[in-house]
Amino acid sequence: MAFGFIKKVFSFGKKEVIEEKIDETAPLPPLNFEALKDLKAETQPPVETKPVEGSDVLPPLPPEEPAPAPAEPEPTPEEPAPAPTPAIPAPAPVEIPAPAPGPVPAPREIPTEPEPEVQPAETPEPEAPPAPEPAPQEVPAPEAPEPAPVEIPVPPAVPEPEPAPEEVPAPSQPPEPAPVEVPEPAEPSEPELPPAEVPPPVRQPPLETRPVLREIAPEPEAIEISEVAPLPDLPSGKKEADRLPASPPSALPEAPPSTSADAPLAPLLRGEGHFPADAAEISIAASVTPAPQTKPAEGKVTVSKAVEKKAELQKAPEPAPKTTWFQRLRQGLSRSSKELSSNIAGVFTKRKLDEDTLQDLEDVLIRADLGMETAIRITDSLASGRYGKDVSESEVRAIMAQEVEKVLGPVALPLELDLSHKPHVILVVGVNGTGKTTTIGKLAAKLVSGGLSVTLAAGDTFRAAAIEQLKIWGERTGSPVVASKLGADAAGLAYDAFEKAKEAGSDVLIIDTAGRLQNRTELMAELEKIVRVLGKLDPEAPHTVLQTVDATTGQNALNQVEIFRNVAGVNGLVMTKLDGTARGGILVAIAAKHKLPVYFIGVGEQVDDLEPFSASDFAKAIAGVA
Ligand SMILES: Nc1nc2c(ncn2[C@@H]2O[C@H](COP(=O)(O)OP(=O)(O)OP(=O)(O)O)[C@@H](O)[C@H]2O)c(=O)[nH]1
Repeated sequence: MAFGFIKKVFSFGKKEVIEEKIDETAPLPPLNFEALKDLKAETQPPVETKPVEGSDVLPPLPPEEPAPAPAEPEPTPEEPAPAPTPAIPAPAPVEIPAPAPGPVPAPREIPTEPEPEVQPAETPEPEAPPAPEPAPQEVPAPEAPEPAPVEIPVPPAVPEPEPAPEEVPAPSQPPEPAPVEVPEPAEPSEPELPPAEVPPPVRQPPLETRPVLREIAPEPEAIEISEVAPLPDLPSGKKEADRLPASPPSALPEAPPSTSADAPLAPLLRGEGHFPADAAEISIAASVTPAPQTKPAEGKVTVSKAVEKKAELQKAPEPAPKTTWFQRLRQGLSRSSKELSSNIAGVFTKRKLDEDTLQDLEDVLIRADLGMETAIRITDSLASGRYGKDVSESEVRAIMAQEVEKVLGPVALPLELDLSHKPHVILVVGVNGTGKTTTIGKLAAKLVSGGLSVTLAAGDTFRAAAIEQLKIWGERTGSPVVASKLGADAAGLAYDAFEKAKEAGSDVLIIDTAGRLQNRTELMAELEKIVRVLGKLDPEAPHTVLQTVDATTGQNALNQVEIFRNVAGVNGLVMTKLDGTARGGILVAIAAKHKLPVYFIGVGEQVDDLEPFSASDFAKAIAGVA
């Protein structure tokens, strides 16, 4: 009976009914016996309408009164009967009771959600004997519909469910008997929550905040510092320092004395200055701290050789411009001049100027590669007016310088370009390794720096390295380079380059050629072909044929110029490698014999080591005259 009644009550879904019954029963007892007897015989209609509920309830209530109290606990014992229900509902009931009692609903629901998913996989759980225990929990399941709608609001706590996954271990425990589960609903929520809230993690971040401030500092430096600094509202007549220390100083002063790295934070923690300013200091301190360490390192560096070299290099460029090329020329020709001077001194030591002396001097000058013609000029000049007199070495060198300058003067000409030709074609020829490609690079740099547009043609199709070398010069000077495959026809390349330079509107086209010995007839024939091909595009092309002459070559250079002049029509010379030769006198001999313009001299391998030829400077340098 009681069960049926209870079920009805639950079916109505009102627990309050039970309580009302209890109150009504109390007063009824005194009236029952007598009234009942009368009432049974007489009429039932009396205002029993009130007990309408009691009509059904009254009779059973007296005996069932004790039941209401245990009613709540009853569900658990009674439910074992429906236990056969699947284990699945079991989790649900666990959730339901839990949310009702405590505000902790969130954690409870969470386990339920994961459980349904886990169930299929954890099917073994239902197999476990604990099933009977979950059954009692199922009893509340019928109640679930009631609380469920009420608890629905609980979901708002859903944000917390995430920690639930951590609680998953709890569901894993369910395989254990119910006793374990019973405490779980109440406790699990609590123990699980603390781990989720994990106070330690909360405290840890503050520890990390220090480094964070450092990292943040550099960013706000530029932006926030400048912007925030002006923002603070200045008190009427007080300084900024007065405003800030007020609040923070008490709580934060302890931090500053931490570490050197925290040092920059000290003022901020003290409340001195404004935050952004401190942020800037922090970043600066971070960058500066290593600096002091580098300073001592610099001190060590000064001791090292590398630094000394750097210091020299830094100072070098300044004096270089004025003395560079001439000093290098003098240094380069110093071997020539010293040898020459020594020999001259040997001739004139304590000797008067006579025929033998003049002959010895002539031999010295010839050995210096100045050539017979120049040697005779010098001796003739010396003999005139000094014959039979004592002559000093310095006098001899001075006269030599004068005569050499006279020989070189006519050939020391500047390179002239006829820009009416578009482009002005410069063909560079010479023996292998005399400095053709290097001279082209130097010249291109000079022309480009002068505002002229230059196109380069890699006509040395015999050497891949030569092509690459010219491309490098092209990159350095910003000049386009026309090149072809290795072994290609040099004349064809020159033709193509000429056309491309025309199309590009270049002011100057400089064509490199393969080095060749003057005795290689086939190669010299190819050089002739190049000149012919260029002439097809412009009868006057090539407008300039430069021959590079290695100053270290000696007398063979005279023959080289002779051959190339005849084959390629050389009309200008560049004397290279004058920065290190004892045979610089050959230039005088070449000039005296061929009378070809000497446009430039090479005094080094660098781009700026191409200097216009100066007869006076060269003559003084080779004669050793200051
Ligand atoms: N010291 C010194 N070296 C130079 C000078 N001119 C060129 N050289 C060097 O001489 C070497 C040959 O120079 P290149 O320009 O390749 O000579 P090249 O005539 O083009 O040689 P090939 O392509 O073989 O015909 C390189 O190592 C240059 O650096 C100079 O004026 N002074």
